[in-house]
Amino acid sequence: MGREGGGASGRGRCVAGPGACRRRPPVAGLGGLGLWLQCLFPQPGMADSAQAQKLVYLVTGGCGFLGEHVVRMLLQQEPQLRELRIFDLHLGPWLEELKTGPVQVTAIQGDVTQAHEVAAAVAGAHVVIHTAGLVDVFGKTSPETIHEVNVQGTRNVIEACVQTGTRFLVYTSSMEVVGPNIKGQPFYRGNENTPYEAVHRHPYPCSKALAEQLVLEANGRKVLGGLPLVTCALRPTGIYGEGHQIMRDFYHQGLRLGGRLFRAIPASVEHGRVYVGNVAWMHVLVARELQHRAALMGGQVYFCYDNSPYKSYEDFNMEFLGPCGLRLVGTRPLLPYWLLLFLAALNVLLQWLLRPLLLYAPLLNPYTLAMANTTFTVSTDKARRHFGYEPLFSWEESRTRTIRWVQAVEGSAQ
Ligand SMILES: NC(=O)C1=CN([C@@H]2O[C@H](COP(=O)(O)OP(=O)(O)OC[C@H]3O[C@@H](n4cnc5c(N)ncnc54)[C@H](O)[C@@H]3O)[C@@H](O)[C@H]2O)C=CC1
Ligand SMILES: CC(C)CCC[C@@H](C)[C@H]1CC[C@H]2[C@@H]3[C@H](O)CC4=CC(=O)CC[C@]4(C)[C@H]3CC[C@]12C
Repeated sequence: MGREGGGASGRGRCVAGPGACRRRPPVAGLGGLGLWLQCLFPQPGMADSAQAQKLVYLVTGGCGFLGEHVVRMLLQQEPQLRELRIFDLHLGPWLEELKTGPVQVTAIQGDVTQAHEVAAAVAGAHVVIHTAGLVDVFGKTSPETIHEVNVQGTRNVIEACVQTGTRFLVYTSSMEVVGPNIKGQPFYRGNENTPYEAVHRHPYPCSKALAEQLVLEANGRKVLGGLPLVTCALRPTGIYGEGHQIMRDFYHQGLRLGGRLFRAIPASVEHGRVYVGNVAWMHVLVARELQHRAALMGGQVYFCYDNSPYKSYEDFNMEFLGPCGLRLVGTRPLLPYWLLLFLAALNVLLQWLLRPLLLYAPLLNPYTLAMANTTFTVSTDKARRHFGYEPLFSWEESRTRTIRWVQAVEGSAQ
């Protein structure tokens, strides 16, 4: 099989100021021949079920929305796990409950922007799953901080792998590396090879694009001990599920408005969503298979997908908020787009004026409005073809679990 690349995984540009970046296609690999050779001559240090080798995994950002699900999924689904290290700026109290099982769980409070802290956490790990990042499209942090965490932090993780001899690195990238772009061009049920002009201005997608580029280009670098580093990047679309703060914000907003939410986005705009449990499962599976299919998977990007339906952002949320008693008012946006744009710009002004006093970071700003109003959906099976991924949770299970979470967390059981 020839290597896949180019298209949506091809060139992308950030037209921000100093941080302008240009992504190049992933480093070419050996293709199918390399896979065949590896089957004949497996490299030492690769996980091998015959050796019953027990592995050390490190999850950065392991206390975040996605990270926690990855941690729990590893403990449930990874038989080779001997030690699980959880590296995060903010450790959660729930970690204590994980320390009673057969796997050694090591909680490490640390900062990915601090290279020495990252190196200490990575040393001795066989696999690193790097989910830590600042997911900020609401103006909560500065562009510099977003870059420092998402780009420099990723650079520190890569260098730690090289310096300490860790060979397998999975990076949690994002759909935003591709789009929607600054021209608002739709990406309709595209895949990893769909041609699309990935041009960004916002600090968050710029940082994710730069970090992904660093990870893919690091594939094949020699690590301590002389063996090659094997990397890949996963691109989730909008993740939903237990622990999704934005879903919680929408619910609270609806409660404040008497059980109603008012449509702001046309129902015709499709927005890709994927259940957090399936994203976590894809991380676990890709981390496992990367050790056996390095030639095929190394340097590759994979969209995260499942059988969640294609809907507008608001209609999709109502799949969960409706059963919790909320109603979406309007079959089309109640306010004209120009007024929403004005309100979004007003929010930016208010955020700037209030910053010395408090953090004002509403959901509506020019970037989120543009995101929500631009179709971006994926339709691909590359993860299935490359490493046998199938969603672990059906749409019905994903929906039920999310509804139960909203009901339980908000005490809104009907
Ligand atoms: N939430 C979503 O819809 C999507 C998220 N992603 C990516 O998934 C990853 C996880 O995102 P979420 O779980 O939604 O975010 P989150 O904010 O819930 O989790 C991020 C975690 O990283 C940690 N972190 C932040 N800065 C750190 C630092 N300097 N050092 C160490 N840890 C640090 C945070 O404490 C947090 O636990 C991110 O890389 C994000 O870009 C990608 C696509 C969609
Ligand atoms: C007009 C409304 C007030 C807009 C509300 C919806 C927005 C808050 C969300 C619409 C699209 C979301 C983003 C999208 O799912 C892609 C993302 C990928 C990531 O890597 C992180 C999260 C996000 C930027 C996500 C954030 C919320 C939206 C902007």
